[in-house]
Amino acid sequence: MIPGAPGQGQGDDGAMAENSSPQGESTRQAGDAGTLHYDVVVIGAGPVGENVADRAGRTGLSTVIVEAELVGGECSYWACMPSKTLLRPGAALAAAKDVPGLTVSATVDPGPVLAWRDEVTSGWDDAGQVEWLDSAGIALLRGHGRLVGPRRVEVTDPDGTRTVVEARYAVAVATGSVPVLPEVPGLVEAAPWGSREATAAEEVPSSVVVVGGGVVACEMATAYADLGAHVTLLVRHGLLGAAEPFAGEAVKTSLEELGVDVRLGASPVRVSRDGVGGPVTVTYDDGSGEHDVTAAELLVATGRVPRTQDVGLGSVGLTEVGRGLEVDDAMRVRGVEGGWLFAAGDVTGRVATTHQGKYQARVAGDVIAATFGASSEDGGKSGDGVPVPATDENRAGAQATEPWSRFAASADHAAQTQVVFTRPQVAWVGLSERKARDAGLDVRVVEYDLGAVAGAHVTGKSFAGRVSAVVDEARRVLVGVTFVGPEVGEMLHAATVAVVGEVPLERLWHAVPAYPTVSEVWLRLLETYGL
Ligand SMILES: Cc1cc2nc3c(=O)[nH]c(=O)nc-3n(C[C@H](O)[C@H](O)[C@H](O)COP(=O)(O)OP(=O)(O)OC[C@H]3O[C@@H](n4cnc5c(N)ncnc54)[C@H](O)[C@@H]3O)c2cc1C
Ligand SMILES: NC(=O)c1ccc[n+]([C@@H]2O[C@H](COP(=O)([O-])OP(=O)(O)OC[C@H]3O[C@@H](n4cnc5c(N)ncnc54)[C@H](O)[C@@H]3O)[C@@H](O)[C@H]2O)c1
Repeated sequence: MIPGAPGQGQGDDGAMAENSSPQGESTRQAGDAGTLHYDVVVIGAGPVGENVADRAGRTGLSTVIVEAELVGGECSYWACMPSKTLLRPGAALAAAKDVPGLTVSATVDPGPVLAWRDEVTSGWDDAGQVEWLDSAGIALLRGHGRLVGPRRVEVTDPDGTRTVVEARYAVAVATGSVPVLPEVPGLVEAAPWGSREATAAEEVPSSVVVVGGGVVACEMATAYADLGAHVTLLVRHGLLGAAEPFAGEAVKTSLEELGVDVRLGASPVRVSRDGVGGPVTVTYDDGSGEHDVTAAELLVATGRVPRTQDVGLGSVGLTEVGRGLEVDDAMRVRGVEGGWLFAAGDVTGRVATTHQGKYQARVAGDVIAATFGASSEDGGKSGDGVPVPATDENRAGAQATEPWSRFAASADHAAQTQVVFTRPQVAWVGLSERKARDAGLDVRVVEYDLGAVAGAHVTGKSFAGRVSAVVDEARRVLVGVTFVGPEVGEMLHAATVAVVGEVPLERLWHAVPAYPTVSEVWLRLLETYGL
């Protein structure tokens, strides 16, 4: 099974399969002029689209998903899964080297690492995820999906054949995002790597110049340094601009210790490549003048934008702009009459992580299931596996979209989480100090040295890190927590529970961390606060 998919099952291209309505009738008929009918149509079978379709179908609605490339999306094949596979060996080796008594002479061997990456991405074959779609009763149409009017989606398959799919109730757009290439003379001609090429590379180049200081740049600089490439990182501003400043500083220091040449304040001004496949030279300006850096490969990691182009937004009265599809907290697209159009994941511009997108997908799917599904009294599904039967109560709930109900993506505002798999890892939930102050909150920030707790001393000789907690003084609850340190991604969820639960500090005091775990830092934070 490819991790990232909700499950797996029997394969099917879905094109001629029939789905059953709650009443047991066929709801999918190949009509004249290639028109198909489903209750729900989802455009994009990334992790987000898969989850929308899964949840939406749970009250018995017939559901079809449209995918232009691979079922599983960016995350499974060119993003989360391959990148974390490339990063894991270096992290494991560093942890082993930090423990006294082990004779660790190992190095990261690129061949087996790339082979493991190929295994984790199933060799860029989506059969496992297609099987899961089939087992979940979700039909698949391969091709490019585009809205051609209210509740109508035209699918152009790889042969150019067009099929119109009419959605009886709802359409959800989950088309993800695309990388941005800055306008730098010579860049396009130099055929740089994007994140796809970096995560799917068949061999490790001797040297790589990475442009960007965000998550992709920091993770890939770490991975390629681990794999033996000489890496130069050209960063306009600081590293990891979305995180607390101390996080980017820690990652910069550790990258330099890994041998990465980090050049801050560096903006690329032109690029040239010496013939096809030859070395590439980036000329950058760092304020003191122009400088050149030459490497075997160039990776551009300068951000992503929601994929709203060529989705037919104009046909339903929306403007095709580079921004995300604006949604309410029930994930209904704003500005569309009738509440039938939904969007979730990267395409909304609200989030750019898989887990947060899947959360939105669960909300969208539950709203669709509760709003349009047949109630159990009317023959819809209920009982096991149907968390949101289409009862009157759930229909009303889906309409009201009360904050923190299952029909509202409230955590998008208060408790987004992110883990950056650099060394040290950076993990955060909720608001940074700056965002909290910008939101007008009266906050106090409490910090603690992660390396000073007993758990750190018994984990490794040079275990180091830092935690900062942003306390809303008016309510005495946490509104944001940031961790920097080894494997802190695994410590994040406790903070997420505290932020989402708005647990008062006085009650948090009674959550006793076990000794000697690194989580004992929670006790130290509260003591530092004054409890
Ligand atoms: C290098 C890298 C590493 C990352 N690592 C992590 C990580 O560790 N953890 C994390 O949480 N996030 C990570 N992310 C972010 C994560 O990949 C995205 O947030 C996630 O993939 C978004 O899911 P999605 O379903 O919205 O979009 P996508 O995964 O992009 O899926 C969209 C799908 O829609 C299809 N599609 C698009 N347009 C159409 C159309 N018109 N018709 C039919 N199909 C269409 C696409 O082919 C694609 O399969 C990473 C991103 C990158 C680039
Ligand atoms: N572990 C994870 O969760 C993970 C991993 C990778 C990516 N992602 C997601 O993917 C998204 C995209 O990542 P990303 O790193 O490409 O984007 P990003 O927005 O995180 O970083 C973009 C970087 O490029 C720089 N930049 C922008 N324009 C530039 C220009 N013209 N010249 C030089 N530098 C420029 C910015 O200053 C910034 O440092 C992120 O939002 C992230 O959430 C998540």
